[in-house]
Amino acid sequence: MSQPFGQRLAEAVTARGPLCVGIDPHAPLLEKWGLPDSPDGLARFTDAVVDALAGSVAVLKPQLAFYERHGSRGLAVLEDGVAGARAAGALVLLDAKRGDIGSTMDAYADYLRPDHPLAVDALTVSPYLGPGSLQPAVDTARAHGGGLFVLARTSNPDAGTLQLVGEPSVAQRVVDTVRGWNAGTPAGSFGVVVGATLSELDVDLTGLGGPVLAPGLGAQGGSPEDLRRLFGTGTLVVPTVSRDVLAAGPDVAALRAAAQRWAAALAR
Ligand SMILES: O=C(O)c1cc(=O)[nH]c(=O)n1[C@@H]1O[C@H](COP(=O)(O)O)[C@@H](O)[C@H]1O
Repeated sequence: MSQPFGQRLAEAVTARGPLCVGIDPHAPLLEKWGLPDSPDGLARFTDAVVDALAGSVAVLKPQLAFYERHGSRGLAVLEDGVAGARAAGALVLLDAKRGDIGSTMDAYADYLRPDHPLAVDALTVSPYLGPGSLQPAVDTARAHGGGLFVLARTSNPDAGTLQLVGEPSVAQRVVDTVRGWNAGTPAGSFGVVVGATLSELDVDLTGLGGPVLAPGLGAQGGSPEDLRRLFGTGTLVVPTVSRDVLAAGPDVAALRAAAQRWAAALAR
């Protein structure tokens, strides 16, 4: 088994900084890069991003939907991209946002097994079916040194209509569940997703014991100042940016420079 994901993430953040870059090959972005909206365009896009960033950023986060929409050839592109990114030293967080009853969740969690054709380091998951539904993924992650990021307080404007219901809120119950999974581990492998777009932090992350993935930067309006305001220090925050870095392509040097600008702004 590889080292626990929490430990590998902590080491990667120490060596490379906390920035995660999302690989989101939207059709308009492919067009802007002068690429066709096809598996070939997808492959050239993915190769350029991996080439530019896998040797320097801590985490790359491909969004599965953009590959699935090209069918089996799209998934083949993703397999190559993920293998290339991991070989270059980046951790790969597959943004799949999966969640289902336990027996099906077990199959989704197979992405964390080293012998999966699309083996990754960590997975985003949805808790909508209840905390117990995610237990097979927790078990697989523990067995194979993988990580999970559970949607808790997402970056989209109306997320609170579901996530803030109840006392404690649904989001807080998600955070409390994940805290329980991390209990007793030195660098927890289980994280939550909390958007950088929140006007205030309305969940208590105290003692979470694992990382926070913070999307919503750049294109969705969140800034490094928002991250500092929301999270302060003491929480391992992994800020993730997609469009605001990817728009700099297709030039590899320009992509690197865009990621470096974000890394520098986050370090201030
Ligand atoms: O889990 C995620 O990554 C995620 C959670 C969330 O609350 N909000 C959110 O935008 N995301 C993802 O983060 C990426 C955001 O992309 P940009 O807005 O272009 O930086 C997309 O792939 C979203 O699917």
